[in-house]
Amino acid sequence: MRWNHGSLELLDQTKLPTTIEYIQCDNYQIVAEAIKKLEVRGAPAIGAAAAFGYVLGAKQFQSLELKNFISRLEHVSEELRATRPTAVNLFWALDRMDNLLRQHLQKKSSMKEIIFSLEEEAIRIADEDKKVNCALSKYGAELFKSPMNFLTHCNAGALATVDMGTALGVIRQTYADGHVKRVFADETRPLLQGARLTAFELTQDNIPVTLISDNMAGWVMKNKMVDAVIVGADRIAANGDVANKIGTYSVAVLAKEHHIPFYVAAPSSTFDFSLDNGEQIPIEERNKNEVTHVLGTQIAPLEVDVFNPAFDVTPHALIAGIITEYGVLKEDYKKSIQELKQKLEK
Ligand SMILES: CSC[C@@H](O)[C@@H](O)C(=O)COP(=O)(O)O
Repeated sequence: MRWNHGSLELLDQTKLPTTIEYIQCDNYQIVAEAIKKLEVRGAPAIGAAAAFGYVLGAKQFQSLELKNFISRLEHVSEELRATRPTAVNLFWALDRMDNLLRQHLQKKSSMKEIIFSLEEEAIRIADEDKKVNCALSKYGAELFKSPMNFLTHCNAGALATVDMGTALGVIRQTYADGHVKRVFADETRPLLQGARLTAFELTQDNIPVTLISDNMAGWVMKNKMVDAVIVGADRIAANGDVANKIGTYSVAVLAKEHHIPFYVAAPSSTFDFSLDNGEQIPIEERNKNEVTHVLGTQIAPLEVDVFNPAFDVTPHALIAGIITEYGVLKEDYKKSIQELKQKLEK
């Protein structure tokens, strides 16, 4: 994503890999729609996009009286929050924007100062994401000191973040260190983020990648073709349970059965310290069309009943480590996540 003097440019991820098309967001409504439609997707990316959406909203209403400006901006924040429920980075970024606004109101800052400062904060959120991903990628790469075959699910790459990626960031760094033999990318039904986006990113970077359909993961593991699994996350509870793209849980169970370490890579902004465990994570359910159709082509009777959860929760007991910008967290997750929280509060 690119912020160009008051306009947010998003690469339309629904069109990849066949078409490279950018969406110009000149108002917050376009950003909200882009998040809902998954034109921008991936937990850190939607957090940063929402922060820029907030700035666009502030600019749209700057001609109003301060009281009306504030109430419109509260509405902007609510609308952006209502776009997707699971990735906590969205709420984390909007909390930062709301808190900053509150501080300015206490200080009785001028409208100009408020808008300038909100824009700075959104830029900071985006810049921090790049740095954080580089840091966690380095920690992750230290885990893999000999040439490895990886498997990943969904897309936790540069497209899902501001840059570099989380799970793919670790893979990129490990590849740069000479320790990636091959990456197996699950296609990731229903919306094919693995086939369309992960396969795209890795081929662009010349990292050896083999695309498999989701139901092949077990067989690939059984045939000793995978040494480690690494995925991203949308929300991590205080006990280390991880919500990520639907299908992640199945991959984690398969990895356990085949004695393959299963890692999660995520920035600290993906932790929800307020939730004791993964059962409390809200799981988005999406339109049935996503399952009855593939890329617009109908593959099932339209009247069939469909269940379409966009995410699942992997219990912490299946996770070998959670790679963050502060290092790799391991069991006891409750303790290591509590320590992370304290570090962030300092
Ligand atoms: C670094 S992105 C991590 C997660 O957000 C990613 O794995 C994922 O599940 C994205 O889901 P999506 O529905 O495509 O937004």
